[in-house]
Amino acid sequence: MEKSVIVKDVTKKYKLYNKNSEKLLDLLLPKSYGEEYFALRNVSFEAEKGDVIGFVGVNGSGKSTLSNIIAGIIPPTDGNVKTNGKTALIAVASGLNNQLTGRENIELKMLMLGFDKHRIKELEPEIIEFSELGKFIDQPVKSYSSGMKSRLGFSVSVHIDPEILIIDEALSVGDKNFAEKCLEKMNEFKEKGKTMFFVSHSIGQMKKFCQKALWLEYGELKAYGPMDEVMPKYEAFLKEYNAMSKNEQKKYREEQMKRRSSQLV
Ligand SMILES: Nc1ncnc2c1ncn2[C@@H]1O[C@H](COP(=O)(O)OP(=O)(O)OP(=O)(O)O)[C@@H](O)[C@H]1O
Repeated sequence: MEKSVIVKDVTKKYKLYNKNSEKLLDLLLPKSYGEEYFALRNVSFEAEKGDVIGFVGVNGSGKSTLSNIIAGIIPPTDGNVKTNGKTALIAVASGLNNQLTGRENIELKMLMLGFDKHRIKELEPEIIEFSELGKFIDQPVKSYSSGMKSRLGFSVSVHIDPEILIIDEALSVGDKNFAEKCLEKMNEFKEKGKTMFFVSHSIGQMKKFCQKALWLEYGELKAYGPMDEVMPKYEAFLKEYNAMSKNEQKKYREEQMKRRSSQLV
């Protein structure tokens, strides 16, 4: 099988500071201030062409960080990612420029992806129609609701026809009709054999749409494989987690936080 994405030993570290002044001091005296925090630690997996993979995990487990790294939006601290083809990420905070209008955002994004002006003018009407933004397309994006931003982001991303599409929670902010239209488009992509990553808290949607699942727990890869093998384990974990008292959940989270941090000072 042809490999589409290879993620090798990917780690993403952030620094947490107690005060703003610590951040400044850390710039002047690197490695002296702040606490290192692992958003992802040593994550490795491979996706084959045509795989549709759901990322699961509780809040803060690293799903968006991994999505952004695969899309090339943020670099890993260690490790590397190889992608075979054009990659697009659809996310709620989808990299739109708030000062520009919807139309200008379409043009900018496509120019950055190497489309020529002629092709942009050709695709623009289709993108605008799919987004259903009407005359808002010539208003600055800062005046859009999160659903409207998501419509624009989704429409641009599917029309640039990427080989690898990453959808991070983007369906949860739109209304039902638009979400259905998006799912239809995603099914078209699936039929064309594109590789897709899907982040959603809806287990039902995940099971319906994806054939593989990747479970992240506090930045570490807990399980990766066919949906019907990984999902029952994740659901059993969720059941146990949800049955814990508030205090037990707090203790559990603190324990996990300890595993992700390493004190530098
Ligand atoms: N820019 C940043 N600076 C510092 N910490 C960050 C940054 N971005 C993410 N993190 C931290 O990394 C961890 C993973 O975050 P991420 O957004 O990837 O999780 P997630 O699984 O997508 O969560 P959710 O389900 O809530 O969307 C979180 O603890 C988060 O606070």
